[in-house]
Amino acid sequence: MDPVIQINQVSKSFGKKNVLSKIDLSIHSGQIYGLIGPSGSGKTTLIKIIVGMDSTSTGTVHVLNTTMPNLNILQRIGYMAQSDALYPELTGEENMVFFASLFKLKKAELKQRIAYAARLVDLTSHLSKKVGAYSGGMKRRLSLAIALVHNPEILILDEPTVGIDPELRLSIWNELANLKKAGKTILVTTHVMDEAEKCDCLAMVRDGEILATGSPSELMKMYKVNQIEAVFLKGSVKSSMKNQF
Ligand SMILES: Nc1ncnc2c1ncn2[C@@H]1O[C@H](COP(=O)(O)OP(=O)(O)OP(=O)(O)O)[C@@H](O)[C@H]1O
Repeated sequence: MDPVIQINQVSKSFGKKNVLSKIDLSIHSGQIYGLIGPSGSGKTTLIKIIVGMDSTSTGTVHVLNTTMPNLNILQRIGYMAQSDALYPELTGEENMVFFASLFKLKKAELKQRIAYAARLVDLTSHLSKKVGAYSGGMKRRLSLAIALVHNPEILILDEPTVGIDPELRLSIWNELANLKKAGKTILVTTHVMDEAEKCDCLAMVRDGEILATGSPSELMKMYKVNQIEAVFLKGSVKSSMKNQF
């Protein structure tokens, strides 16, 4: 089966600054795929290119066999950005209705999807409050609910659990596992190592390059360590680890 997300030789520069260099990545249906790497390594830039919010300098991105950027494919992607883009003057529910209205949902389905997504992130009892009065964690949770509301086939989540307490984080990851079982493909960036361990496959990003890819256990074997945090730290050491593998 063709990969759901296929990235070929993608490079990106901002002015003279080279942020991504010749990235190749294949993400298959039903995978939870994690991007890990130090701050500033290029994870968000790569994600923005995948969803079509940014262009490549060179190289191509295909999502569901379609060259990106492509507006029609956005119907099939749930994207949660690193910073919340919400309307503070609207309530949580109004925000969800607004974003859901960008997609073709029937009224009954919309109601049911909003209820499901709000329940998932534990915001049901806060839906009638204005978002301006939400805490940072509540805003993250609402952004996640919005990414899910139109029942997309692909979820692309940029640090989805920042500012969310451990209990809710666990329940969100349990739900991501359920979504995966239901056949969804999930791409996630994280700095949280126990989340990285829950991914089927990880790509270690460093200085705009992919140092290594593999399952968490493959990466631990590759780096000869027994914790994924040690993989992350080894990958963060500024040396050309890439040459060693
Ligand atoms: N629009 C832009 N103009 C210029 N430089 C940019 C722009 N967007 C990102 N960068 C630079 O690209 C590099 C990669 O940034 P990016 O946000 O992709 O990293 P990241 O791995 O997602 O970091 P973090 O984990 O902190 O979110 C950084 O040096 C950043 O300053």
